[in-house]
Amino acid sequence: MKVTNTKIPDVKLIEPKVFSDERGFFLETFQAERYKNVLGEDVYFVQDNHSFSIKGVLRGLHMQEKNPQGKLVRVVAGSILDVAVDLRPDSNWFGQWVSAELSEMNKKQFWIPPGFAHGFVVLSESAGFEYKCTDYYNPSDEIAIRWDDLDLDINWLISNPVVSEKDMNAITFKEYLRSVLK
Ligand SMILES: Cc1cn([C@H]2C[C@H](O)[C@@H](COP(=O)(O)OP(=O)(O)O[C@H]3O[C@@H](C)C(=O)[C@@H](O)[C@H]3O)O2)c(=O)[nH]c1=O
Repeated sequence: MKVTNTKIPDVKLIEPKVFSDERGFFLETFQAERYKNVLGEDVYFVQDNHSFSIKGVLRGLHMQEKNPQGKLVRVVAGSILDVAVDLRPDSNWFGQWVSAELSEMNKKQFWIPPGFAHGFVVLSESAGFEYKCTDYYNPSDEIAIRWDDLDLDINWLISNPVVSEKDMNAITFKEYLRSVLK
């Protein structure tokens, strides 16, 4: 597999080795021994998720504050733009974001360590999205930051996305900063 550091080096783009033949293809999407060299020794996944969304759906930006989740994400159908915003207080890249296009065709994975807000938008007619998490879902610990925050200024590639009510009522990055500085 090929691993590329993004501008925020702890966020990695992983291209698993794909074995294609006349039947179709095969790839390993996780293998503990090999992935520990990329993600770090202490990364341990406890939950797998799968969501399906139609074109223009944007989910995010989400993170759990006290029990942050590292996420190894991939697309099983269609294509999306995946975005990670660095909210690790001690990071040199605090407040910066990176993105990657993940698709059924390119089979890329994105590794987003704990401490990042995460979101994605569906670019194709629909998309199936699967991800492994290093901590359990805990809705009382979850915060949502506005996808269209002016300070973060994320290039989502599309305008007027379909968002959930929770994401419509998300806080701004400035409000988030005020809440952590309290
Ligand atoms: C995320 C999640 C949701 N749910 C339930 C709660 C709710 O009734 C329904 C839909 O939840 P949400 O609207 O929060 O789903 P969604 O907007 O897809 O939330 C996800 O967005 C992406 C960007 C992430 O990074 C994920 O960590 C997660 O926050 O599923 C679980 O039971 N377990 C989970 O782990």
